Amino acid sequence: MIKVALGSRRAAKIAAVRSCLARLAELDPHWRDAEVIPREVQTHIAAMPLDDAESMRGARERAHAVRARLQREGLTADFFLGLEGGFHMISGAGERLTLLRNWAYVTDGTRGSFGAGPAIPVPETIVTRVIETGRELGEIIDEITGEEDVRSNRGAWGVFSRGLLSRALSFELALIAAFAPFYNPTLYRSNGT
Ligand SMILES: O=P(O)(O)OP(=O)(O)OP(=O)(O)OC[C@H]1O[C@@H](n2cnc3c(O)ncnc32)[C@H](O)[C@@H]1O
Repeated sequence: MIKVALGSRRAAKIAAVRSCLARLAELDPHWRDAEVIPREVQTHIAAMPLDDAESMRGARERAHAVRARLQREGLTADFFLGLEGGFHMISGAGERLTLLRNWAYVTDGTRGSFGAGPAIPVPETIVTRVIETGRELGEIIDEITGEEDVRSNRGAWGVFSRGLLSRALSFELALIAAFAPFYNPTLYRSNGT
């Protein structure tokens, strides 16, 4: 049975891993009964990443941290995953945009691969509140919706898109992208043949 370790215990992230594995099982039934091992891990990046580079570092650090944590527990897994979300500011086509985007990093302990999910524009008022107060997006979304812990469920994604997207779906897409070299190894072999 394939074992997949995740560097988080956040419900939306665990749900994303399970949905991703169900999609990978469409290509190869070996993925169907994969075991997910979620563990909380510490990272050294900002609590609220403000660019893709920081989110990528966070995703990779989480994957390496969960591997180290399992080793301390005398356990191992076939794959180690890190998921991280944050803002990314970009200028293009004469516009300046702040986007929310999620990143995934997958490693088997030897090779590693990044993937990203979709990017959704962040409402200007919310950008200003996060940047000016230095607080996490999750707290601000809870204040705006009057709900608790939105980040564990539909997330800012669900709020911005009126439920058409969810935080879990965005992480699922990032994971499917990150896993590509592992479920399509011939194409991604380093000699490219
Ligand atoms: O328990 P962990 O795995 O740490 O999960 P997290 O929800 O804190 O998630 P991240 O560290 O990956 O995300 C960084 C911050 O970005 C915020 N964030 C990102 N995406 C969000 C979303 O869809 N909804 C609410 N907050 C979000 C939230 O405040 C997070 O603390």
